[in-house]
Amino acid sequence: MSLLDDTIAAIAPRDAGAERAARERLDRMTKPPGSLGVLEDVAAQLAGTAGVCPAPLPGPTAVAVFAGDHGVHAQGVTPWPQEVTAQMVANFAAGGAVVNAFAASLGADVVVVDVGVATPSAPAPGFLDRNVRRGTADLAEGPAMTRDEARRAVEVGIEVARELAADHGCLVTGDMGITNTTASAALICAFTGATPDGATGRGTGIDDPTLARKVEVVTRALARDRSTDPLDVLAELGGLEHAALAGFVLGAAAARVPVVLDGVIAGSAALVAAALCPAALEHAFAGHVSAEPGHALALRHLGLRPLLGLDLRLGEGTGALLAVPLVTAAARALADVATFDSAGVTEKA
Ligand SMILES: O=C(O)c1ccc[n+]([C@@H]2O[C@H](COP(=O)([O-])O)[C@@H](O)[C@H]2O)c1
Ligand SMILES: Cc1cc2nc[nH]c2cc1C
Repeated sequence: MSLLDDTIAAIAPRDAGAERAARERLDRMTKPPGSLGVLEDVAAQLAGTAGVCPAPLPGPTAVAVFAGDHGVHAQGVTPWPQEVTAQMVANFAAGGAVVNAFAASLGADVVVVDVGVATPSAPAPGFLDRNVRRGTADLAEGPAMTRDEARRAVEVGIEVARELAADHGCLVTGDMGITNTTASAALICAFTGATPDGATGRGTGIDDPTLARKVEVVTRALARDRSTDPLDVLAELGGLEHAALAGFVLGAAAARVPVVLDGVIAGSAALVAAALCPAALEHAFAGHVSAEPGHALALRHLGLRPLLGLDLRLGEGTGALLAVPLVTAAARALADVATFDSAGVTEKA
């Protein structure tokens, strides 16, 4: 069996007993039942993933930023030059990006993974060279990559999740790839049935003629015949970082470590993971909903409720990192808060 097959076979649903115990404890805690709203679902989910109530606090935290380039850049769907991907990889490794600032504010580790960048990066602490291919082919003209490349990139994500899960209790998705919102929109349309018009947005910020071109590119890619096998869809329309992110979600679920998803790139990759193994998404949180319209469509399809909505559209893992304190607070409340019995507080009549 391959690493991908082994990983899928190792993924189990959340533990219903631990989750029930968490719901019962949440109702006995010194607060009106249900008053922590969505955080009660977060606490119960953490217990279900850990298989024990209360769940251990979900830390330390690591964000993995998967980077890749895209042949569809040739279609003029983003104003940014492709070399910005490699330049930002160097910036992440040097600690100079927003993801580094947000990670520092949490004490989280940052790992940068070249899974598909067009130009190689110099070795640096926290940088992993796991390049599968130096950028995808143009998805407007034909398959973005081969099925074998897609599988290898998925397995990079699984391996990184496994390595990080050995000494981290909370994993966070990050991405970097100029043009990757085009591939994200195409994946979202393929997996959810959304229209290119509804799923395609302005990415880093594009004008109306560029947006019209982007919608046309996504429409053209979707018009090709393709198999419905999730790996084939990924190979046809996705990016190498999408593939690695799908693997990262699977790897975290197999290790029973909660994973917090970032924006539209992670959301579209999570659709691939869910198609390969629906139970994997039981261990995931949607950190936020981004301004890119396809993201909300992907989350709705996955049945994930975003913890934050701040109109972010940066990527890198930034929105997901901002949600980590909410996940930690939910876990700490479940573990620490007294019950009506233990605190001698009278329950409602
Ligand atoms: O996370 C998001 O939802 C998100 C939304 C818009 C843009 N981005 C980031 O912007 C880059 C892709 O934008 P674009 O316009 O070149 O497709 C890529 O590096 C992403 O991390 C990220
Ligand atoms: C500068 C820059 C930083 C980014 N971080 C994630 N995507 C990005 C896109 C650009 C263009």
